[in-house]
Amino acid sequence: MKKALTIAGSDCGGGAGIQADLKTFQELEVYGMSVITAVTAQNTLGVQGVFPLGTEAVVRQIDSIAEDMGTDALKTGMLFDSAIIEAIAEKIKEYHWEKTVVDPVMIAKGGETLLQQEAIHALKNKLLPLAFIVTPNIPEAEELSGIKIHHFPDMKEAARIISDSGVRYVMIKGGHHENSPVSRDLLFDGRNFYEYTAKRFVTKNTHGTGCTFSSAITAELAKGADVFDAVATAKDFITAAIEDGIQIGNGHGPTNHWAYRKRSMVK
Ligand SMILES: Nc1ncnc2c1ncn2[C@@H]1O[C@H](COP(=O)(O)OP(=O)(O)OP(=O)(O)O)[C@@H](O)[C@H]1O
Ligand SMILES: Cc1ncc(COP(=O)(O)O)c(N)n1
Repeated sequence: MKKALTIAGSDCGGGAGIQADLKTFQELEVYGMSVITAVTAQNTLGVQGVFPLGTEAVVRQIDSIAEDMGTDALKTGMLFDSAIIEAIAEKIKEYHWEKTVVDPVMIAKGGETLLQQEAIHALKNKLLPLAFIVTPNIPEAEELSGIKIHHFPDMKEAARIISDSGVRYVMIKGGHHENSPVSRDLLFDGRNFYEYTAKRFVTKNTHGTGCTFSSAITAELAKGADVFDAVATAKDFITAAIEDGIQIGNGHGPTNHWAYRKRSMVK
């Protein structure tokens, strides 16, 4: 069985972070492993507390996995600060991990900080040069590129700038374009642009969409898919999960990780 690793924060509410990643790995039939960078107290209403674990705890978890089990692909999510990012970058180099998906998680839906401002430099200069693909949403792409994104052509310009960091593929997610009838994502391979478009659903149950999307890409890469097929499957997976979103809690409910497999069983 192929293996996938997530290095991210814990969301006790189960909709985002490590919990969303492991559910996605399971649904896409890869063996899931996790390295926790921070514990959050969180629910559908927002983030009530952030408790980082520190670099030693992160490094020891990575070593435990690498020295025994290894992984076929990995993703990073909430990394909290530059010390954790630098430690992870060293380990990715040491273990020659090539299929690294970086979801540059910065701010939660409710506006709470999940990545310290001082860490953005390390993310760009230490982690992105080692990454296979980076999956920013629009505000994250603005932060990484230094330009404002108002329209689709701006996404292309941002992708070009981010690509200069050395990352192989840049996938900018269009989920934050709320007045559009479609959710239109853009992949850039350093030369050409590829669009992934699906229906956009009007729903407040979108907690964990970014985490789920990047872990679906990771699972498919672990199984040997090329980047284009991995992104296409991840897009189908997240679209189904949003369409069948779950009404749990009083705020932004989670997506439904079971929806994609349920549909393929019905077909
Ligand atoms: N309402 C929606 N309907 C359909 N697809 C959506 C919707 N919102 C987001 N998506 C898709 O979900 C995926 C994740 O994108 P999004 O921009 O939401 O990530 P994110 O901002 O990192 O997540 P979050 O907003 O939860 O932090 C993308 O493929 C995006 O196009
Ligand atoms: C621990 C943790 N990690 C990431 C997110 C962002 O979630 P999303 O997938 O919605 O961008 C979150 N809210 N909590």
